[in-house]
Amino acid sequence: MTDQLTRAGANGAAAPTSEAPALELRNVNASYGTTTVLRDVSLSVAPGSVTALIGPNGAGKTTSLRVASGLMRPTGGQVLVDGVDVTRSSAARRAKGGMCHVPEGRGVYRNLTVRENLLMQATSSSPKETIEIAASVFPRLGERLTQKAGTLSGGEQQMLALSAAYVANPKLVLVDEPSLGLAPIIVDLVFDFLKTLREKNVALLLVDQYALRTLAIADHAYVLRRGEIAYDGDAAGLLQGNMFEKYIGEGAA
Ligand SMILES: Nc1ncnc2c1ncn2[C@@H]1O[C@H](COP(=O)(O)OP(=O)(O)OP(=O)(O)O)[C@@H](O)[C@H]1O
Repeated sequence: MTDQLTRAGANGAAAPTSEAPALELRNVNASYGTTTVLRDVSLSVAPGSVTALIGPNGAGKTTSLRVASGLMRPTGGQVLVDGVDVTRSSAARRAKGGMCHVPEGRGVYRNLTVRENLLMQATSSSPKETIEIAASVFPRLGERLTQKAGTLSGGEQQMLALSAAYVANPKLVLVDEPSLGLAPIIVDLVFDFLKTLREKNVALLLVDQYALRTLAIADHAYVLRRGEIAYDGDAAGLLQGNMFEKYIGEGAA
């Protein structure tokens, strides 16, 4: 990650090592008011790997991503990026350090054009390069550069939100329900994009309702139930025997 996070290490936290996970939640607790929704959650994402976070509605998946990206402070435990404790770092600082959180619900600036949205997301100083990169992964965006993001279809807005995970050149990407509410053909595009990220060796923590498709591209998986980790193991392990039915349920396929 950038020198900002490295400096956090120099401020007393453990020094980063090349062996360290790209992301680690260590014994995290989180609450909304007096309601505790995460209990002693520990998970990690290895560098360049895809980790699935699966669980029923209300299990705490979105909350886990919000804690990871700094949008929410845990009431206990730690968040580490590349082995550096960032629990007290702001979301903006974590983003500058190479973390990209694509939240549920299409995080785009509706009154800005597609081009303006892309340039806001980008780290490249070359607008031409940014636009070319985005258009290469989502050609449809390249055809709509001057259109206001708020007037894009739901699928196009999701493509625009996801393109941040590419043009910002992050090392670590957290994606929350990217296929929610999309037509099947657009869901295919979304998963193709996630596979592209995987090929780029980005560390990816993925929450998605399509458990089977999510597990198919994941190396490691966690199942959250009522705010606690119920499964921690190989993604492939959840597809063996009756493991899927046991941990996820047939209806979630
Ligand atoms: N802002 C909030 N205030 C109070 N409770 C909240 C808030 N956001 C979430 N919760 C509660 O926290 C619990 C975990 O929610 P979270 O959104 O993290 O679950 P999830 O696994 O992502 O669910 P889903 O699959 O339905 O999106 C739920 O019981 C939810 O009602």
